[in-house]
Amino acid sequence: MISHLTLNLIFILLLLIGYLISHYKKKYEYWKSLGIPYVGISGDLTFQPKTNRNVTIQEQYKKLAAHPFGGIYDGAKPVLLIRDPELIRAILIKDFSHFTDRGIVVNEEIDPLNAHLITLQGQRWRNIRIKLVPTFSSGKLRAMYPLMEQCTKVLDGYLDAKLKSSPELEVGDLMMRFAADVIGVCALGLDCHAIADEESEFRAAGRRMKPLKWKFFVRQVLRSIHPKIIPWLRWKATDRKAEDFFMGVTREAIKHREENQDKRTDFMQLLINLQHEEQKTLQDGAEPLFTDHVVAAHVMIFFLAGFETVSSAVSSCLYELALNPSIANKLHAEIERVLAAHGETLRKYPNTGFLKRICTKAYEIPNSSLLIKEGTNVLIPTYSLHHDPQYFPEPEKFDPDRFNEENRSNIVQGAYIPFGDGPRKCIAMRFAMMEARAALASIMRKYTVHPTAKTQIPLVFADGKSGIPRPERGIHLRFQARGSQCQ
Ligand code: HEM
Repeated sequence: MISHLTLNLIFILLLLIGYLISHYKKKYEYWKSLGIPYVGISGDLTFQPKTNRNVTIQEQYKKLAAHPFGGIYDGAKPVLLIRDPELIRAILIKDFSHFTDRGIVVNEEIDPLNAHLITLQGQRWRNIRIKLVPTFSSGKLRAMYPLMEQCTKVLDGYLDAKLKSSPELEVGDLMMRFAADVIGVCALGLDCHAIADEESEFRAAGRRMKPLKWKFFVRQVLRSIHPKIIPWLRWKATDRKAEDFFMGVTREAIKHREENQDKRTDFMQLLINLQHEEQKTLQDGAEPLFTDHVVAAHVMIFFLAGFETVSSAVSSCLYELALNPSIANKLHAEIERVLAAHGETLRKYPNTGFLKRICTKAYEIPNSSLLIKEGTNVLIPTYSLHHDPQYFPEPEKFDPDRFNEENRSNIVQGAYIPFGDGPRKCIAMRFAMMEARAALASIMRKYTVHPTAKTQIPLVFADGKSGIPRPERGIHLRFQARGSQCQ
């Protein structure tokens, strides 16, 4: 006999299943109800656990090939995928006032260090962005160059010593350590010793910040049932140990500078000065902008944004040069071509495979009858555009000539956006380009690089959800000193 309790449980379960079916049915009818082309539940970005997110977006991009934009779903959330470069430029630049935010929801009480430029919204983002832009002014970049060069010398010494024992190495991790040293010394005034010390605390903290696949999936599913479940569960998005580490580093740096009357001109000092100025002028009852948490959140995001992006750009470029010796030879002959090779690498392997915006003010799509409602998520598929043969013929071919002086002006505006565009584009674009080129020039001046038995061809990217290309098995290359015989 089935007990009363079991019957009640079955009844509750059936009710729950009934609720979920009608809840999801309604959600997945959103784009259909607006009468715009869409890819339904089968293409939901969250429920494609086996593939890299850039590849999944590219599949939806191809399915919507006949349209300038179309609807897709991400964990049952409707997202408008924009395909047309002209419309992309309108959203990012001309009509920015309708799309000022990325729509990333942060609970500052639970995740205080997640409140930074990438996630902040509206007027608070604007106020902080204006104050932080001077970090990468031309004068500051000039002052940073000698520090960056110092890091390339450490890299050079490390390679010399390392390659004596074996000519092969995994460049992805090494480049992350190089980028950690550069961002540490240039922006934060910290010696991370990440190249010299493979187990440096900074490198470890960076590793801890990568979200675990299963956690990301469960969060997306819970969010698709109800957006308030996660704040209600008080589930942190950032790793507590990494958070404590960055909070500690910030407090120590501030204390050290105050005790030693150390007045540098880097990003860390800019943050400290902003905090001091604000404390002096803050009116009674007014909310401060630069709290300790906001300062630490920016130390953390500059460190994280600074080390994985640049390292990926440099290691992917070295990978292509190892596979294309004729291009590498030309590059050696004319180091200026580093610029073109770097541009082409950012096309083939954009560090951020897609851009996000949220509609912050209702928007009528030009030349269409669609009115995007406030709160609609918008996705700009950088990776798909960079791999679309319409804009880049033979997109899988590594061809730096696309970016030489003659051809660069033929690139369709809005179809090449490795750093985003408009008022929310990468704040550190010029710094990142300078750093990647310094590292490439320093390595290619002395070495030629070759694939090894361990090199994965073509590169396969891990099942990342962030859009950052992380090669599944790293990038293994053999280094050969220029002028020496091939072994
Ligand atoms: C090759 C290196 C890099 C690439 C390709 C890259 C790319 C990007 C992209 C695509 C965005 C989004 C832009 C948009 O939504 O329109 C972005 C934003 C951002 N990046 Fe970078 N980035 C790089 C390096 C860096 C570095 C070195 C830092 C810090 C030192 C940094 C800090 C930021 C910040 C703070 C934002 C948010 C800007 C805002 O919303 O106001 N990035 N980056």
